Amino acid sequence: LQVPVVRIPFSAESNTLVIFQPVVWAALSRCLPSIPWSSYPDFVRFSHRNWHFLEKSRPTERFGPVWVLVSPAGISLHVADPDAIVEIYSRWRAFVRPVQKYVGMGWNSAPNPGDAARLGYQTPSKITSLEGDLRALTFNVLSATAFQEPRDLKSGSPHAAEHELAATASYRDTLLVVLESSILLMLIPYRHLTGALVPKSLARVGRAAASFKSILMKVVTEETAVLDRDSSTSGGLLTPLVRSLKPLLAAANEDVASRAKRGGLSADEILGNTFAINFAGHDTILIALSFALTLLVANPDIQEWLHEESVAVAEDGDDGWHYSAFAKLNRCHAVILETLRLFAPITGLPKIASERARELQVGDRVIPVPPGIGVFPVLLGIQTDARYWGTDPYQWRPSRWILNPGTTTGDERLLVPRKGTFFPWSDGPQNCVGKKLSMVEGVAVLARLFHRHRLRVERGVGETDAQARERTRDCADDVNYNLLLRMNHPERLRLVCEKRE
Ligand code: HEM
Repeated sequence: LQVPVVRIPFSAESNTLVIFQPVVWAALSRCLPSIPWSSYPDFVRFSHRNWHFLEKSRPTERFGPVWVLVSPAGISLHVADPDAIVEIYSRWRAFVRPVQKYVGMGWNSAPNPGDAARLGYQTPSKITSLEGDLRALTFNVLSATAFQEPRDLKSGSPHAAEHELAATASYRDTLLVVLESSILLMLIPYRHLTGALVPKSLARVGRAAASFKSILMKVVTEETAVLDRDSSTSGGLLTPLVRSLKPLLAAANEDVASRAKRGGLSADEILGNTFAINFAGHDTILIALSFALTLLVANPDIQEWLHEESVAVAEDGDDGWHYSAFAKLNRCHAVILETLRLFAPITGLPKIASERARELQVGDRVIPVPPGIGVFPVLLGIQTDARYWGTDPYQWRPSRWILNPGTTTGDERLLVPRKGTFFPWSDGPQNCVGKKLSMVEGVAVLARLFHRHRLRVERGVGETDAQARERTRDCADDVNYNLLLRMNHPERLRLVCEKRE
């Protein structure tokens, strides 16, 4: 290929490495605490599961915009050139996903900013677990917007109020168990989680999945009836899935092969999709918000900056938040975007070259691409490249996203980065279907939270405010990649949410 080559003795995906690596690295950093990351040899550094975060744009500086990583798992072309990355994402039939993923879905609904933030901190309080609170918040948003409650569980139904409340609570409990156990349910079909010999905790998951399926079938029947009357109904995230199921219901006796050919979905496949949506859409936004709030705690001046904007945008108090506010909250956008630039929850977006790939243009070179090799747009590498992000690309500085920074927030505009230099939701036709939802949710939470509140970290014994903030910043930087980029010890921070006077 005539490009720089880095060889590593293990594949980063190897199960042994996944299990032993954290232990080995913890032991290494205890025994050799003063050895800087950059002095380890390449074969050690690039074997680390989290090398994307630890290396940032350094591999591009050392090897150029295209280089190869060779491991026992295969050869992977790493690309850090914006135009080449745009080409990889747009030629999605040539550069395909390495695993058979979930079916693509339409997406056209987004929550009202108020809906999301109403679920946030109501009163000044100590936050025992930021992640726990954010999990509750993101679950509520997802269940309220994506998995809408069945019609007869909503208020206004002819059922008695008490029965209605109980039914709604059980629907939400069921959904919570199903969503929380989505990985388990992807591995073990729920049918195998019943029976006398199954441990209680697993049987609970099996029961919840079975009950969720029957609720789902009810929704499907109702949605199908509504779609029959009015096909323009937008509904929640399930509606596109139901649309896909509709022809299937019409041809109930059709065999599996011809159904697959036509592209319809079975109820089990829809159930599978709901797990995929949770996996793709729940933890990602939770992680993004968790990093954003932690970084805001470390930077109280940026909390003030957000507060200024939120006061300017809020028209008439707490109840005056409408979807139209979303476009005006540039600083809130900036905080989410800047967080995703440095702490993208998904740092690895690998593709495999198909027969159609053959070659890739990188700058003025044409690189031959043999079928079967991995092709890896280096997300964090390019999102921290000084050529596109200025002289302080490793620094979390939301104001870099604001054009015309002024005294009045109304004059500010949001930066649109050059194509191929910012893609935390991936790019091209196969990008994330939840991009808009996650932006609306993130912006809504920030605007509502900092409108009336401040967040701070509790000081440790003998610690100054500045030291406590530095500890907070270090906590955000202490991360690892376990399916997604996560903080290692978020529980070490005790946060306090205070109401402004
Ligand atoms: C900050 C938040 C989020 C980030 C950074 C993110 C990022 C991503 C990325 C990188 C992909 C992979 C695309 C590919 O394979 O090329 C993806 C796919 C996906 N995301 Fe998100 N996502 C976020 C939030 C959400 C939300 C809120 C939802 C839904 C409620 C969602 C649903 C999905 C789904 C269903 C897919 C698979 C799309 C397909 O297969 O066509 N994501 N996301």
